[in-house]
Amino acid sequence: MNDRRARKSREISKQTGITEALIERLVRRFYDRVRADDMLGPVFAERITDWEPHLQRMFAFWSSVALQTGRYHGRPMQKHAPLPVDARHFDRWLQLFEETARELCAPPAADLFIERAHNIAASLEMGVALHNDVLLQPGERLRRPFSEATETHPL
Ligand code: HEM
Repeated sequence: MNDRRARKSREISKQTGITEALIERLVRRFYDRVRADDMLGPVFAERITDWEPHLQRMFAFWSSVALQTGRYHGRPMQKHAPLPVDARHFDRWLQLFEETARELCAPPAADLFIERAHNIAASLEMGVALHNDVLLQPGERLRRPFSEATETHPL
């Protein structure tokens, strides 16, 4: 990490209490819940058998998003666009994430994680919609089955 980036990360960490160790605790606890969840568990189980590499990627992702460390290099949109999910899955994901963040983090840290998660979830939901030829209007949510698009792109 260059000096400027490292200074910025330290500053955010000082302001919010977010550390790499906190990110690791949050991510591990969150995915324990995701895996046990009736709606989300099966979507992940279909695609992830070896969880440790996924968790390591998620530590790097949240380190980049929350601490601006630049540790994550990936393309989340490509991974999410083809998933068989809609607004209900994103809402459930956010609900579990929010519960976990509130439980483990002080308010400045929880607020930052939750705000970022909402923004990224909205953009991923837009990506899933576009992948299915559905163009969401601002504030509109993705509901399956789609009206016309569903005829040509069944789940
Ligand atoms: C409907 C809700 C979601 C579901 C069902 C879901 C599911 C998944 C699955 C199955 C993978 C593994 C993909 C693969 O390796 O083939 C994955 C990866 C990932 N997810 Fe999600 N996800 C959801 C929402 C989110 C949100 C809201 C975020 C960010 C705030 C996120 C961030 C990521 C990241 C960073 C990866 C790693 C991508 C990579 O670099 O390989 N996901 N997700």
